[in-house]
Amino acid sequence: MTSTADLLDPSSAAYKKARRQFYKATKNRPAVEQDWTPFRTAEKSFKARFPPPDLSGVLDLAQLDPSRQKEIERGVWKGSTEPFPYRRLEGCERSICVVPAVPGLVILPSYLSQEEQRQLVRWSLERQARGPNPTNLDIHYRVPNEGLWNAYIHQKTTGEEVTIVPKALDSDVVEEKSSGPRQLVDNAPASVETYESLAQTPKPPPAPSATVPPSSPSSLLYKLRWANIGWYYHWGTKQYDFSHGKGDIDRDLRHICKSAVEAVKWDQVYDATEDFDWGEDGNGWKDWGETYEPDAGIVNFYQTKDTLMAHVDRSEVCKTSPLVSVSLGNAGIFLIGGDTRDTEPVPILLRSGDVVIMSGPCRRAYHGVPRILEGTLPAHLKVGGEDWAPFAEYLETTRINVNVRQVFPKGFEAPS
Ligand SMILES: O=C(O)CCC(=O)C(=O)O
Ligand SMILES: [Fe+2]
Repeated sequence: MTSTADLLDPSSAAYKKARRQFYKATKNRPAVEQDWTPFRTAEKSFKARFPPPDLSGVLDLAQLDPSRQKEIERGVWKGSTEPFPYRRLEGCERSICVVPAVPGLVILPSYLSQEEQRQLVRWSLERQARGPNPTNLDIHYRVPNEGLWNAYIHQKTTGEEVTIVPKALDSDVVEEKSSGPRQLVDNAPASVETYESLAQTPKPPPAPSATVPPSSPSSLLYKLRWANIGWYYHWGTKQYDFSHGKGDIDRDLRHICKSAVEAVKWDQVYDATEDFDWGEDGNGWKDWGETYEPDAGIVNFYQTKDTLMAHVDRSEVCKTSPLVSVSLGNAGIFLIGGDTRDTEPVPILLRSGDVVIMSGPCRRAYHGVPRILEGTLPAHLKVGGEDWAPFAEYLETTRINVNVRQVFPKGFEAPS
């Protein structure tokens, strides 16, 4: 197998082969299209298999942490410790950084311990990616009650054949064959005023695909893409579906999010943005000690070729309260810009255990993940206790992101 180091070395045979293939495939195509926005141009450059992306402009704060040097060396991919201006908050117990170009963005590198990372990986697969929490696979398959991961482990340990059948086999409605590109849903930003109309928008269940074949847990595992946390998110309308009631937020996850928000000295984050209008979110950061309460989110599962395109998370009624995002497994490149795709985004290398908080002015900024960096799984996730082996094997090609939001102001009573 070709190693990451070979692919990054212009004198290696693997690099030269990739270059030949690239020139053949792109003979008449310009490297940058005229009509690409700055965000799109950045996405394209990090996504590219050839030339391998240049990470010298990517902020990589783990490099400042002496305990992570081995992890970085082994993973080969490296960013920079000074690609663009950023500032370290003073007097915090943890290393916490802000980027002046993206007000409200906070980075907490190495926030989770190795043990906390393993626990959160376990929780994501064993307990969150299963009923009653919807996952992307539930739309198309009758996933057993125990959830996909537990079915997979069951099959692995007993050798029993398990087949997961498509829902379309006994469903009255199936997905229509789509022609042309996927329809984009442009959802209205949520707010207290629009709550009523959001609640009344019909939210039909998504139709199962008529073409997916019966599959084994071990093959479906690599197609797991997301699991819902808390309030149910309806992908068809990009709105929360309040009719299902409020899903639980795991106690430990809530604690991680709340303690990350408490660890930040917000007066320093917001000292240069005094004139920001917090709108219906009142005093903003000054009240987060009392008002911040995570109530929804998503676990994203990425395989190394997956990407997450530029988007804004604007379905939450709370427009400014912290969104806490935890990275696990392989590293990824996170881009975050401004109100439109015309703002050039800053690239940040997120490694396992790093936490990012999007708050205030950048809570509705465009962001995305154009690249998962293959081969960057840290050693502490390759080995663990006795039953860690299946997690290690799955993580070898995976990045997990736990993305937690606040939909409603604390104490908000939905009008009935
Ligand atoms: O994977 C990430 O780091 C970001 C995920 C994200 O933006 C989302 O789930 O909305
Ligand atoms: Fe997002």
